[in-house]
Amino acid sequence: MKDGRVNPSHRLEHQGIEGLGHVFYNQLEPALVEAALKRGEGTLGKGGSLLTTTGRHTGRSPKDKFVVRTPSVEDTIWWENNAPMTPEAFDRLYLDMLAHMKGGDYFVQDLYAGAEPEHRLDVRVVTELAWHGLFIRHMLRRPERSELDDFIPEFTIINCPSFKADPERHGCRSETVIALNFDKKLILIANSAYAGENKKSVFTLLNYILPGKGVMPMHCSANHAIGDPDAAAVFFGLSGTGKTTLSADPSRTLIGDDEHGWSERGTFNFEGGCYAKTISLSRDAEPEIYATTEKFATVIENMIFDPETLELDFEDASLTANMRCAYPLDYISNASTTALAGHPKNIIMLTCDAFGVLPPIARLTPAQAMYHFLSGFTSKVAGTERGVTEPEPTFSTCFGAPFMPRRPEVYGKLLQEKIARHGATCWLVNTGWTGGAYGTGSRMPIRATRALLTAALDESLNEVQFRRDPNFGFEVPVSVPGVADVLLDPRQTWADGAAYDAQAQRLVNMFADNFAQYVPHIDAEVKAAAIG
Ligand SMILES: Nc1ncnc2c1ncn2[C@@H]1O[C@H](COP(=O)(O)OP(=O)(O)O)[C@@H](O)[C@H]1O
Ligand SMILES: C=C(OP(=O)(O)O)C(=O)O
Ligand SMILES: [Mn+2]
Repeated sequence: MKDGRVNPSHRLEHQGIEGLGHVFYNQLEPALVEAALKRGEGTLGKGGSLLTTTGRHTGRSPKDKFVVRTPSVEDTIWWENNAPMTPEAFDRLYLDMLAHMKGGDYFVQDLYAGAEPEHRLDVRVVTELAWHGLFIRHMLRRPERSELDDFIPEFTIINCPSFKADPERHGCRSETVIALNFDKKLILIANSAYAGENKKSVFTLLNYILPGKGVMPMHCSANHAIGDPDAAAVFFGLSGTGKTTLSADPSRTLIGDDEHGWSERGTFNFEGGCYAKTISLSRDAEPEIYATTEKFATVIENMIFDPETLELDFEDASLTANMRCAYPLDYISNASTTALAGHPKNIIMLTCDAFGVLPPIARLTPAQAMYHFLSGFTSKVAGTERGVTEPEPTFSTCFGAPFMPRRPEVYGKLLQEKIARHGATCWLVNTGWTGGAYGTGSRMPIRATRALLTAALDESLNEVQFRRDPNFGFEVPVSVPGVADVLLDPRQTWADGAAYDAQAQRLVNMFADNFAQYVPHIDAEVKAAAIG
């Protein structure tokens, strides 16, 4: 059937969304690629990939994200971090958007978020762009075709990039808006074609819902030892810290690259696909991710290519440094088929330190891990958020403040309990600068980071000698096979030791200033782990 597959009584009309042109339900990848091409949304690339561009928005717009302030969420939302929208403004936005959408063709994908059936969220994503339908089909988890007949969406996302919001009328900040309404179970996205808004909206929903079920939602990638799902590792980190790159380790089984839950049973991916940055992606260093750029239906976003040969230019950042490719997990040969694993044995907190102060790896006590989780330090790298053009030091709690609807302590306590109960070992890994700060030093070599992670995960790192870092109090290995000793002690990588000490002191002060806000909410042990 040309409409695709849907239970007739679950069509959009039954949700009050009427008057659209043709609605294509749950189309498969070939039909979505064909539709995108026919509608002029993109170009067919090598291997049948889909080459698309997003126009002005090439990254997320965190300042344009709003939560509708209704009584049911009044006491649970962390309002200092989530901009409120009135229910009336949301209703106007919704009606105006529906009026705008009248007569237009739309694409609907009914998908699961969450590989663990008990904690799964059923979401319907309605998109103006066929390629957004393809994107979210890659990113989330696909019901069996027969399951679609019983699919009842719990939340619905409507993404209409051609609609421009009116700040006066809609209570928002600009023409771009991402509005979450937990009462109406609706998310509206307007005036941005950056595909990442779709997936990070679903993440925000789960970050709200899951803590209430005792499940810890995590902005992290995850993998496990080949053949041993009980030897799982998770890699927390803000954008650009290396979640996607480091989890796609050929010597381990990939569970997922960005969003996971930690339940009573273990680790599970929320998603079913990956969204990798492609800037300077190297065929040699990252063959698995590179290969996906030449596979059927991979969505390639904002990359420059040769119009004749379709050869991608991985170095041309003229559209954005945040160029991406989106593909289903099974395009990576060593990916898990279930996207499930046991309780994490190792928890890695990734940070990209542009000051060049933090060591490439440090072992954390559980209290130090909580301190770093609440701090969420990194340097934002150009691209993923609008207006960030060079590394900018930032503290983003839970390694994902833009996606956290609840207060940081909620996530902190859940994580703390789970770490204690399951005895996970925690590490801080700096994938940022070494040999000096940004501008003087250079980015940590990926092979060094990988060697250190391998040693941490195969537990050989626990055999080496550690020193205590005088500034941060955590333990740092002195010597690790396969990694130059000098790299392990950042002070030694700097030309001027006194300059390092001064920079380290500045960073310690930044940590201390930022952490003051959490002190009233933490226990004595975490207080004792605070620095500065
Ligand atoms: N030592 C390193 N570890 C991880 N990534 C690195 C390192 N050095 C450079 N990079 C680059 O940094 C980027 C990390 O981005 P990515 O893995 O997409 O992060 P995330 O998924 O956390 O947003 C990639 O472009 C990667 O090639
Ligand atoms: C898709 C995103 O995630 P990440 O950069 O962490 O891969 C994003 O932040 O828009
Ligand atoms: Mn990523």
